Amino acid sequence: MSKALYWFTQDLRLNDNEGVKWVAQTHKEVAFVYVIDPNWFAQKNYHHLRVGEHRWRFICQSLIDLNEHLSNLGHHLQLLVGEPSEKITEFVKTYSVDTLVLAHQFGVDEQRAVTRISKCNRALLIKQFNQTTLFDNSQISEHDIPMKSFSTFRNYVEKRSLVVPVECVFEIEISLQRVTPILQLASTLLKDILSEVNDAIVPFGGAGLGFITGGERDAHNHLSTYLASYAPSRYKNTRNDLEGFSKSTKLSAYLAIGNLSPRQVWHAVEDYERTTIKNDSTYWIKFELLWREYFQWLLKLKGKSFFLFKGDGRSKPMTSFYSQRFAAWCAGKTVFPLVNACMHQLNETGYMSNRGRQIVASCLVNELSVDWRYGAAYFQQQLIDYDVASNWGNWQYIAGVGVDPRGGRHFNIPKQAQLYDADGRFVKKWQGHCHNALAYDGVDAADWPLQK
Ligand SMILES: Cc1cc2nc3c(=O)[nH]c(=O)nc-3n(C[C@H](O)[C@H](O)[C@H](O)COP(=O)(O)OP(=O)(O)OC[C@H]3O[C@@H](n4cnc5c(N)ncnc54)[C@H](O)[C@@H]3O)c2cc1C
Repeated sequence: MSKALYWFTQDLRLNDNEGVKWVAQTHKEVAFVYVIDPNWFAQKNYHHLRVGEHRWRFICQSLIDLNEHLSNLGHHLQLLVGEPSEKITEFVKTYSVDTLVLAHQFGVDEQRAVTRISKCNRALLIKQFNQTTLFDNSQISEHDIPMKSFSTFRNYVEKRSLVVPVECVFEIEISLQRVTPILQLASTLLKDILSEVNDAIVPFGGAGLGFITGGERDAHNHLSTYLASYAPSRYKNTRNDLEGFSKSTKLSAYLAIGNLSPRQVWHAVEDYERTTIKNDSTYWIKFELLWREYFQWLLKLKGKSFFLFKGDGRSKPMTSFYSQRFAAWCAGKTVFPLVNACMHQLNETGYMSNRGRQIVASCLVNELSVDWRYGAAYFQQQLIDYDVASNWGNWQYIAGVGVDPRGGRHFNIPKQAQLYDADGRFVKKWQGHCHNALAYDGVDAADWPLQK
């Protein structure tokens, strides 16, 4: 085989990247590309963007870092802008590429794009590698793991001692020297294209607070700093706190974009257990990685129903779309100070703690009776760590439309405030007390706006 195209998607890294290793071992020439789809920035997802400002900043940082890494090895990252299947097909035809390599992605749109590419390029070999999950396709299908609930999944994995494959190790430098770039481009081109994209199609100017920086290097720095501390040994007691950088791992954004693989994190935690301390907290970090894993495979299994109003349920939830309630929730102007504070934190930083996410999601569905999909879409736009499986899976779980037979989750907001913000410091910091909070309904029974 001669010419390969490596399409980076949710695996913006070179280490623990089986696809890159395989290309380097099997091909003579390679091009590395990333596709920016202008549709990300159109308000087509329940009136929201698919990629918002926090995540876009994080993606750009990751692309620049990856390009620098590749440039040091005699290659570069090329940006294509347009509908992904069209852009990849065009590239394949223009440069007579025989093999397309990418990470296996479980999102419905992502799978459709690969199917379209395959239909348009019958002779093209498409190789996909499991590098966004802990387990391989073969492990999951061979064991036929039960997915009825997270507990059945976790029990199966733990009882059968399913082994998380070791990191894929290879000498990146030596491997990439064996292959030549299909195209020679200036390494500065990537930054030029990013700034053109920013001018032409990105609808926001600001970049939000730099809560963390994207890129493989920063991801490894963050992981090793975290694991050099005692924070992991206290994780179980602190992970639900609403605020505090070391209270939880803060690895989600790196995992979502693939600056780190879940396998790297899993094995790093096991190293910590061997060398520093092994306790309930270190187990619990792996437990949470299994939650992530569960949602990934559940999305693969469920496909489109992951996004349906009634999900897996028999009947539709008793919620609807109330524009004013939803707008108040998004802007953090509800009558619930704790919810407002969490939403202000999300809007400003792109991050919210897991407990915060559960509380605001429960509020939208249970207190405000709003269709959960609008909340999921707003999170998709705002979260720096948006991940299709974790986001839509958690929302389904809280709305009670997922596979879990126990129904939804309703959080008692005053009780949560008492438990997690007894001194009111979090609400004060994020200005949760809202003097112009919108009442539940801005319309009367006949749908006419209420006069103030
Ligand atoms: C409504 C809702 C939406 C969410 N949307 C996302 C999302 O888009 N992307 C995302 O990565 N997480 C999402 N989560 C899960 C969770 O809130 C975040 O992963 C977590 O808060 C990230 O912070 P951390 O890295 O410090 O997590 P930690 O507590 O340190 O957990 C370690 C890792 O485990 C994984 N993880 C932890 N909790 C969960 C969970 N409940 N479900 C799936 N994976 C988990 C994450 O990869 C995380 O980085 C959502 C949760 C809720 C309730």
